[in-house]
Amino acid sequence: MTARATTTTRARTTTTTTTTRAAIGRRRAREPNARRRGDACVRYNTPAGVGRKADDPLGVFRLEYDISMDEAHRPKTWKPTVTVAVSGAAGQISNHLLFKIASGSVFGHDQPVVLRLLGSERSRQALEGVAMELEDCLFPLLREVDIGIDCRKVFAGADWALLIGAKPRGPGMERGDLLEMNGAIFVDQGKALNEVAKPTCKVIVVGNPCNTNALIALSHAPNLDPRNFHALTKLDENRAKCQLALKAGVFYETVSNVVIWGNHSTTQVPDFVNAKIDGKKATEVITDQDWLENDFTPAIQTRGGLLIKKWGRSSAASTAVSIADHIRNLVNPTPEGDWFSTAVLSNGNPYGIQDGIVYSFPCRSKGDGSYEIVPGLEVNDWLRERMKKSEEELTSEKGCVGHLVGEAHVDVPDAGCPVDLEDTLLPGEM
Ligand SMILES: NC(=O)C1=CN([C@@H]2O[C@H](COP(=O)(O)OP(=O)(O)OC[C@H]3O[C@@H](n4cnc5c(N)ncnc54)[C@H](OP(=O)(O)O)[C@@H]3O)[C@@H](O)[C@H]2O)C=CC1
Ligand SMILES: O=C([O-])CC(=O)C(=O)O
Repeated sequence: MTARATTTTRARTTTTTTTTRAAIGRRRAREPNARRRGDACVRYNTPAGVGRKADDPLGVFRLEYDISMDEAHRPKTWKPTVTVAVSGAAGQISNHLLFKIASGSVFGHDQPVVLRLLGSERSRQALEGVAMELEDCLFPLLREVDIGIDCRKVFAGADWALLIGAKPRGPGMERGDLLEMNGAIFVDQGKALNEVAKPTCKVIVVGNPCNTNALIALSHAPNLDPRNFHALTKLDENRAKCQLALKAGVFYETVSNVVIWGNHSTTQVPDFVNAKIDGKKATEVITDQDWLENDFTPAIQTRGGLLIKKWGRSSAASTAVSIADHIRNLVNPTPEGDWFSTAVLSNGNPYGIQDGIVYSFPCRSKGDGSYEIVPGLEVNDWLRERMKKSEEELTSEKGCVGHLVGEAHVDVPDAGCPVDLEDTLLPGEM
């Protein structure tokens, strides 16, 4: 048995019986449902309930290890363990992201993590496969893997919640249909976070339409700080940096100060006005204004759609990398003078964007998971007009889901939500 297998732990789950190797061996003999995988001792509790305890914390199955060596033997330089809950954990993005997190490359090589993975009945087998692969990687920092289908159990005690799972838009589906369908998921997950996550939990919403899903989730989680809800626009920022670097003939790392304003949609505004290349204004390095306005801008706005056409599915690996980058942006201090993009609650922002929507801004962090919106960027007429359009789109989306965020539903045919949804959720259910 490897050292890591014996030290992997469920120590933080108080309801779980801890087991020694000998005890597991004895249990294997009496429980046909107990299986051996490699040297890690794992018990699967089937949905039918074989071997499941009444207090089974997650509802599908759980992994149990010998925890006796854990606290005493882990390096003293390690930080206290953080618990990261991930929805859509059996999906494509998660399949890349979870392994990065478990390796230590996201939260740091001195940061042990617990992964709590949310799936559904339909993804149960796949989720078991994900958990098995995570174990087989022997990541020392991965202290525990739990999987389940009840977000109230999976989100319990979460320090971070990465909300990736969402229904993808199908053929013939209106934007309003997607808003409505996924909105319902984020109502429930927001309520669950409110009930069981740590009040300091940082939430990153990836499932689309991510800005409005984040707004819905935070509306249902008054116990959490609304500023700690993010929607992912880091992928768009990375895409913009890449295209600016390619055009300028420089390496990506020399491109800084790129912000995406607004919605993670085709109205997003990739800002070349404030961007820098090798410390100079990007517009002084790339003097082709027509390219910046008419090639670069739409290319970034529509890159996700183009990728779907090429791949037959949406970007997964690059999205996972950008989620990792987003977390790193929050847990490391932002280099002096730079900023990063994240969509956050607009309340009190210094750019005149209306309050009450989740809008992407230039932000910086002290490295403690918090952030501030960077004031004072140049907003010329070209930017302002487009920023306004994205703001209007987000306002329309909010109107479509007004009944999900505690406000009136607004019929906005342009946003694809002409049907009256007012009575689908009663105020008492909010
Ligand atoms: N913000 C951004 O920059 C980007 C966002 N995205 C978005 O990320 C999301 C996930 O993408 P990806 O991992 O590729 O997608 P996948 O389809 O691979 O996985 C998504 C997961 O969502 C869950 N899901 C699907 N339908 C529902 C439903 N009706 N209710 C609850 N959960 C559901 C499923 O998990 P289960 O069955 O376990 O519930 C599924 O495994 C999508 O919404 C996509 O549009 C993608 C790229 C970039
Ligand atoms: O629409 C999608 O699922 C893809 C997406 O967000 C992107 O690639 O930016």
